[in-house]
Amino acid sequence: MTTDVTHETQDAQDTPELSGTPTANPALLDWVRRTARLTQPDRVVWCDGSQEEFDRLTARMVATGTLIPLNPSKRPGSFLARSAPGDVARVEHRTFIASRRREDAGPTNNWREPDALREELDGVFTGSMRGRTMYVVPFSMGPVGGPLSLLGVQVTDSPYAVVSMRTMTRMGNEALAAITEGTAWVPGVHSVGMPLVDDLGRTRPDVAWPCNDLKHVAHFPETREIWSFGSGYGGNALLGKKCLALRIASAVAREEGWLAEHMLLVKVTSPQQRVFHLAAAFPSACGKTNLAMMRPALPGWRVETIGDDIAWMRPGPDGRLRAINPEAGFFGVAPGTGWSTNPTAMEMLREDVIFTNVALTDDGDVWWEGMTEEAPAHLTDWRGNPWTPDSPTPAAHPNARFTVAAARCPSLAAEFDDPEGVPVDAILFGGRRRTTAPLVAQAGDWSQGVFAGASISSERTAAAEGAVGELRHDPFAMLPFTGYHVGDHLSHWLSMRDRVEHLPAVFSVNWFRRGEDGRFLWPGFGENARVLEWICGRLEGTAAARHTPAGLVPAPGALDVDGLDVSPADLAELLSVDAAAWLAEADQLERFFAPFGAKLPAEVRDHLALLRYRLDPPTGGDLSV
Ligand SMILES: Nc1nc2c(ncn2[C@@H]2O[C@H](COP(=O)(O)OP(=O)(O)OP(=O)(O)O)[C@@H](O)[C@H]2O)c(=O)[nH]1
Ligand SMILES: O=C([O-])CC(=O)C(=O)O
Ligand SMILES: [Mn+2]
Repeated sequence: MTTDVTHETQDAQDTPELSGTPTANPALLDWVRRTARLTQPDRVVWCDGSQEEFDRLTARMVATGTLIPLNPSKRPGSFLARSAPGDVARVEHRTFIASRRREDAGPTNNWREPDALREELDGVFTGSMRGRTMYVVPFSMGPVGGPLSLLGVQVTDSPYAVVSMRTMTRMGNEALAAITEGTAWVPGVHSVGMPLVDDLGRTRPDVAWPCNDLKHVAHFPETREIWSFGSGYGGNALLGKKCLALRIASAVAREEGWLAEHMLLVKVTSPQQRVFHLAAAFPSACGKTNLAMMRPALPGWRVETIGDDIAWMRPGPDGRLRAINPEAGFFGVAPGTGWSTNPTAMEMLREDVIFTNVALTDDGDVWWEGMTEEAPAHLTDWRGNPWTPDSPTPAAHPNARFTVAAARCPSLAAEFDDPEGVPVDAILFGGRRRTTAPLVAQAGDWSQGVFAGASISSERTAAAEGAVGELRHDPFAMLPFTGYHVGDHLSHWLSMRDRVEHLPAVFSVNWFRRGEDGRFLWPGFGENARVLEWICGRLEGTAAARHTPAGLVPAPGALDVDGLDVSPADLAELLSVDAAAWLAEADQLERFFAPFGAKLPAEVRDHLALLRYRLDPPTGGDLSV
């Protein structure tokens, strides 16, 4: 706070953000002025979302080394960004939920007392934008003005965040025009936390990827505010995404009776032209983008993309749960995306893409593990070092990402822009499990479905800091994203029963089961259409099922495996529910639920008891309960 006085005086005399501002909203102007006073940027620029603005910013970032333009004859309109090596993923241990009462954040969030956190943030943000430009980025999550949409404004000193927000949200003048006096909007302050001028007025040169070792990703759900410091990485820096559309929106949704979830959204059309809308929650880097863009291996089936990461679902006037994708682009995992796994994404990535932390080919194109079967003989890796197939480290960072507009997606559904959303017929829950979880199982009813969502566990991926491969519980794939108590989240899911007349059916899926030799038992990707076919058959009442303690699985012969290279033994394993493994699962779940205390819904506890009963019935017990 040392230089506050000087800067306040300067600000009062010369308030650049007030001259020629494109809004007259006093609350917005006041917030921008206060933020500029705190962070002390050299200048304030209001973003309009235009192509000219995008071109200007990308040209500047090319000049400063933040972006490397790719060869226009290979990848037109596209760029490569290389982050600092320590700024490659979400930072869950530095992600905070500040609520007045600790129990409102719950045992799975890092709780902070709001006043104390505010004071801490005031300290770190003081002067944090010195020598930089503060961009004001108005945006809408969901179609501007739509009944399911929310407005936000991010200020940021990162031009990378600005151009990414333009791709990922409806950003610019139209959103700003909607933020009139009295309209609700979520403010978000973002700084990479590397001022170019220090307290003594000494300047230092900029770097290609400015960031700070100390990071804060802070949320105030009660006052609906976001403060993010120290990182330029997407999940931490594009505040419309995880911060607003999941952590803040989940808290808003709980208050208002809807759901903000970590889910893909697709329209599935059967060969008989029957249309189904599915939402699916899988943890980070567990297959949402791939399923959302799937090219079905079964003839006659069609999957069209509505969303790949976030779904907002509200009870509609028609008694259905209606969902939108609040985003306008895709921030997807690059490694593993190839012509054989996700050809739709490969087409989508032909032009106008910002790649982050992938490898660069010698002819100015990009490459990552899984793009082609064979790696090029020579590359520049994500850190900027020479790389050959003999190198001990991967060429692309495992959490390397692409940022691309939804409009580029060849499988985009016409309903993508529908402000009213689509009616959800089925919800899928899944995780990355080498054992235990069957390929697919249907929950008996909504209540058992909520238990299935609450029970998701998955092997950790590179999308967040931490040990990759370790199994962790991730209820509703929302562990890092629910802005309130995880137990209240379960109760809220149960309460949808009272708000939605025609609830979606609920299924659990697992594409990642492995044999003892370590290979995947299920081919996945386009072949997952076979599972979708069974799911749609269940919705229509035509597909046969068999009871297991973990739910209804395809009856023998009910899953179409025609022409598939899966042995009968592997198939049996994929659809098996092993009592010993599931009893161990039940024990783990009980331990995971213990800290929820009184917030664990009794119904969820009952389902756990019922699961054990079914797995290990007292003599004469009825397995088909
Ligand atoms: N074996 C197998 N791997 C899959 C399948 N679907 C996706 N994957 C792999 O899962 C990884 C990431 O999947 P994505 O679809 O990008 O993950 P996401 O859920 O959209 O992740 P976030 O963007 O982090 O929320 C990639 O390495 C894929 O190759 C599948 O059906 N089978
Ligand atoms: O936000 C990110 O960094 C990417 C993402 O979708 C996730 O981690 O689930
Ligand atoms: Mn995600």
